[in-house]
Amino acid sequence: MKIDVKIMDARLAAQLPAYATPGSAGLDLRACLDAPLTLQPNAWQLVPTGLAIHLCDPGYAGLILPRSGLGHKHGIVLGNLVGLIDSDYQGQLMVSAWNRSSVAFTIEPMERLAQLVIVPVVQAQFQVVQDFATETVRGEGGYGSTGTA
Ligand SMILES: O=c1ccn([C@H]2C[C@H](O)[C@@H](COP(=O)(O)OP(=O)(O)OP(=O)(O)O)O2)c(=O)[nH]1
Ligand SMILES: [Mg+2]
Repeated sequence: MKIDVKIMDARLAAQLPAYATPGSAGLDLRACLDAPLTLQPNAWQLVPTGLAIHLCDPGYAGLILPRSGLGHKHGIVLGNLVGLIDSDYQGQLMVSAWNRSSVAFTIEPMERLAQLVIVPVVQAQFQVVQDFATETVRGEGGYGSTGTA
């Protein structure tokens, strides 16, 4: 699949967006900062990535996810938990970097901060009904209704 991308930070010209390995699902997004950014415990800040994409087709969306290493080892995750990129969004991809740890963390300029995954999406058409056409085994049961073992 081909996606139009705008490079909004000259430093990315040497590091064009590319998947790290042939099997990578996520494309690493870099922190396009002018200077190191220290996030105090529980602080968060919007970080530009230097990239804008236009997915164009409503059958796709982008998800911005944390990088596992940063999240697990340093508590650097996302202020919005997951970023959703609409197919009609044409602005710069932004990462809400949140330090959920109890230790300050410094993000270095151009460090890989988060990752972008392109996923298929179904835009459903909703039809209002009084009752669903078929009754399922689960029915209205949820939230542990199948037991704990
Ligand atoms: O981590 C993120 C999340 C969103 N966006 C951009 C792309 C997305 O298409 C747009 C709007 O995001 P969303 O719909 O999640 O936010 P909202 O608060 O509902 O804003 P809006 O009223 O603009 O839809 O912001 C990012 O750059 N990074
Ligand atoms: Mg929205």
